Amino acid sequence: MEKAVRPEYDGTPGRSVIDKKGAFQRSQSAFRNWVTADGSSGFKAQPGRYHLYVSLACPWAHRTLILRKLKGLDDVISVNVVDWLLNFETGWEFNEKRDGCTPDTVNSVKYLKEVYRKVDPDYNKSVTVPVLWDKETKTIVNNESSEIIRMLNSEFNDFCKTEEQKQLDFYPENLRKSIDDINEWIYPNINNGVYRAGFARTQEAYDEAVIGLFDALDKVESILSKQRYLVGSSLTEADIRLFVTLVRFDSVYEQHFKCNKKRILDYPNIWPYVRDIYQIPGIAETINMEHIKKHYMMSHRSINQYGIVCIGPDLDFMAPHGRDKKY
Ligand SMILES: N[C@@H](CCC(=O)N[C@@H](CS)C(=O)NCC(=O)O)C(=O)O
Repeated sequence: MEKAVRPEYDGTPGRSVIDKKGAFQRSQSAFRNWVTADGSSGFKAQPGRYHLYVSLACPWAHRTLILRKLKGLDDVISVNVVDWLLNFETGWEFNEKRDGCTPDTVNSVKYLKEVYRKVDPDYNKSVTVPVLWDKETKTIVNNESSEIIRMLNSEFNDFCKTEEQKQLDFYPENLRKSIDDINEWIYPNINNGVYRAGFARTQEAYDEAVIGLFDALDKVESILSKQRYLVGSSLTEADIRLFVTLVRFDSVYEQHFKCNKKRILDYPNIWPYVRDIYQIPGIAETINMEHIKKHYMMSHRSINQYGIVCIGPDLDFMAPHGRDKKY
């Protein structure tokens, strides 16, 4: 099997790389257009028009799958799933022969980079998931998950399966400031913090990432000891953004990315909180632990040379969480 190694910094802007200090730097997303309900952006929300390219392993793509599911947009926005194995030379690939993966049913290509190059033949920045594709104008609308989830939250309300799903708002006006404040430290320290720890190539870069990560988890633990969710009594975008990292933590990040100061299982409030969200109808269907474990452990050969996938841990996400009665 070809060795997949993340590229060193070579001066190319817009690519995720290891910088000169041995620290992981995630790229900026390149496509930043918006789908709007009224079409004023040039991309009108319509059923059947938009398509998501995702990896079931990827936490950023996972956010979009959760929003699509909770808002009842399964029949409105189609999805293709790439192979869990990522070769950093060739990038994400479609391989329907693997369980849970699909071909590219929209553009019929073999590699995701070909989708990017349909839009920009000279594209040489990071080829990432998720990608929101417009079948009508045949272009990438957006490849930044934090923006795609906002569109799914508010712009497709005319097409949600049920009235209840239409009413669901994970970024309500009155909580926006609190949600933004939370996202601002959770993203660098936790969501991206696990990657910065795992891809560090110097002790210094690792130490900095892992200390920031566990300080932030302690802060989360303290918040969740007082209230059911991150900004109060209702589930918001901030919880969804954190959940996708927490659900992968003990199975992957704890050992594979050397984030082993504590497990999520060891936090008296965070662990029940993860189970609380896991048990929301629809969420479990968005999680594929086989894709998650195999992707990280078999793709990152620079940190797991032989691609051996760990057997454990056995986690009971369905154990009662009790947080509905406590708060
Ligand atoms: N900012 C992007 C980040 C997405 C991202 O980095 N996705 C990873 C998968 S977890 C990816 O596609 N990486 C491909 C690569 O680095 O070659 C977002 O949140 O949408």
